[in-house]
Amino acid sequence: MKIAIGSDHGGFKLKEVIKNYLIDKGYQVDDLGCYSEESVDYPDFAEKVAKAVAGGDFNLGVLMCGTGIGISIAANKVKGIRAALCHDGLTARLAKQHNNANIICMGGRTTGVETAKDIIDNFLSSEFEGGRHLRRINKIKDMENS
Ligand SMILES: O=C[C@H](O)[C@H](O)[C@H](O)COP(=O)(O)O
Repeated sequence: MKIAIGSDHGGFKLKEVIKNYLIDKGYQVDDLGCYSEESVDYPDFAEKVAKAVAGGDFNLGVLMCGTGIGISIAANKVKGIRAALCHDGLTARLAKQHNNANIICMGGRTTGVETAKDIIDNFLSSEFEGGRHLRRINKIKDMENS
C-alpha cells in the first residue's frame, strides 16, 4: 500500500502527525508537500497528490488544508479521483464502503489529531461494498467522459 500525502499551510501540522502515524503502521508514504507553515495555495498540492493517485503510482491519497474543503474540491477536478472530506470515523468508513474514495481529506483547523487517526483507521480497515454503489460510481465515471 503506497500512500501520497499533501497539504497546504493550514493542514501542515496535521499532515506531519498523520504522515508519521501511517509510517509507524508500516505504510509507504510519500510526502508531496508543503514542507512548512509558510502560506501556499492548496490547489497546487491537491493537483500533485491527485495526479499521483490517478496515474496509478499510489493506492491512496491523504490531503489536508484548513478545513479540507478547498483541497477536496480541487482534487476532485482530476479525472478518476474520488476525494472525500471526512469528519469522523463514520464518514471515513462510508467513504470507503459506499464511495470507494481514493483520496481522503481532512481539515487541519477543524479536526483534532485523535479524530484524524480514527478517520485513517476506519478508512483503511473498510472495504468497498460494490453492488449498487458500483453502479453509482460508474455514473460518475460516465460524467467524466461526457
Ligand atoms: O479550503 C481552504 C483551506 O481551508 C485553506 O487552508 C484556507 O482557505 C487558507 O486560509 P489562509 O490563507 O487564510 O490561511
